[in-house]
Amino acid sequence: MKVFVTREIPEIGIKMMREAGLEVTQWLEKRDLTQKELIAYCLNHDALLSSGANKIDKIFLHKCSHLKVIALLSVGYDNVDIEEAKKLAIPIGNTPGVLSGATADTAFLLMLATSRKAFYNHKKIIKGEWEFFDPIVNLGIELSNKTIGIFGLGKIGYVMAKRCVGAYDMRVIYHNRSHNKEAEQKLGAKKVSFEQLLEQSDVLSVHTALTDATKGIFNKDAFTKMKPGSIFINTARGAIHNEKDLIQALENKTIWGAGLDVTNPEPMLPDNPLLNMPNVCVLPHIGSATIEARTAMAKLAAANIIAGVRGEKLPNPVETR
Ligand SMILES: NC(=O)C1=CN([C@@H]2O[C@H](COP(=O)(O)OP(=O)(O)OC[C@H]3O[C@@H](n4cnc5c(N)ncnc54)[C@H](O)[C@@H]3O)[C@@H](O)[C@H]2O)C=CC1
Ligand SMILES: O=C(O)C(=O)CO
Repeated sequence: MKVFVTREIPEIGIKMMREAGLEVTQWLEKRDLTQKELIAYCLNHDALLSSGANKIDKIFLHKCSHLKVIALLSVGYDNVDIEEAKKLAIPIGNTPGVLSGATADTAFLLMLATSRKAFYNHKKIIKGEWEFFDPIVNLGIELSNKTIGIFGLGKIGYVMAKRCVGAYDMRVIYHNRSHNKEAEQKLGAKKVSFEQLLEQSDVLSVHTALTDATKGIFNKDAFTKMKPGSIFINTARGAIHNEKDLIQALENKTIWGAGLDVTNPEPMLPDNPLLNMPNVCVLPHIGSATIEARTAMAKLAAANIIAGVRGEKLPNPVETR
């Protein structure tokens, strides 16, 4: 059995698959494969371990319906047509849980950095523009006892909420499709409507999947309902916010600041106005980029591949909720 891997991944994953008797081919170039290239490789393989933004759409799935399993090196699966994969009986696996701490840390980092204009001031030092102490310049906002609003209180959202309570005694409100009993009991979190989340959050952090329901949900209308002193954080997917509306909301001071690990498109172009705003911090989608998380993700993905090629139930099948 042959597995195609679309990126260099932590060696442990490759080792596990080879020890299970699989022949592994890795794409080592530092660019995403085109769909044509991906299909061509997959036609000669039995399984696909996909990292990055490769579109696993209807066209791909029909051309590669022989695949015994597709394992994603991510928890997000918005690049995959899950319904079509189900119809074709191709099992799809992902890597939930093991990256929740790392991704929540990134959201927390962005929240804190944005609240103190950290990236902007760092850039000024590099440009030789160190500003002398001025009592009314460069003022940030403090987070203690403020309200953190979580949009999508699943695995990552829960860890972010926990960090915010532990570090700053923040009050937690959340909007989710269902109640999160653990967050309610342990963190005193309160489930609110989407409108209330917008109106009451001092920091609003996005942790849902990108779906038809969440695409562009943070638009002009939503930003207008947020507090003027609030911070918008997105570590989920860039298409959940409308970038033009976000820029306008920041320029008009409808909201105070924004921290983004995800943009639309990725990569963000260097002339994007967001990159020059004092109250904005942007990272290049490094949410899960820790040694620990990526190692665990490689292990989960490899375990999904091994089970899939053997015709066994995947240990971590994508669960659409
Ligand atoms: N920046 C990065 O590197 C990373 C980004 N992510 C993104 O974070 C997302 C969340 O990951 P997890 O917390 O593991 O997923 P999860 O499935 O545990 O949590 C998502 C939560 O959002 C809720 N939800 C979904 N649609 C909703 C809607 N329309 N309205 C309200 N709530 C809704 C779900 O009920 C669930 O509780 C992933 O889908 C992925 O896109 C994940 C890992 C790393
Ligand atoms: O897991 C995901 O969904 C990511 O975006 C990268 O880890």
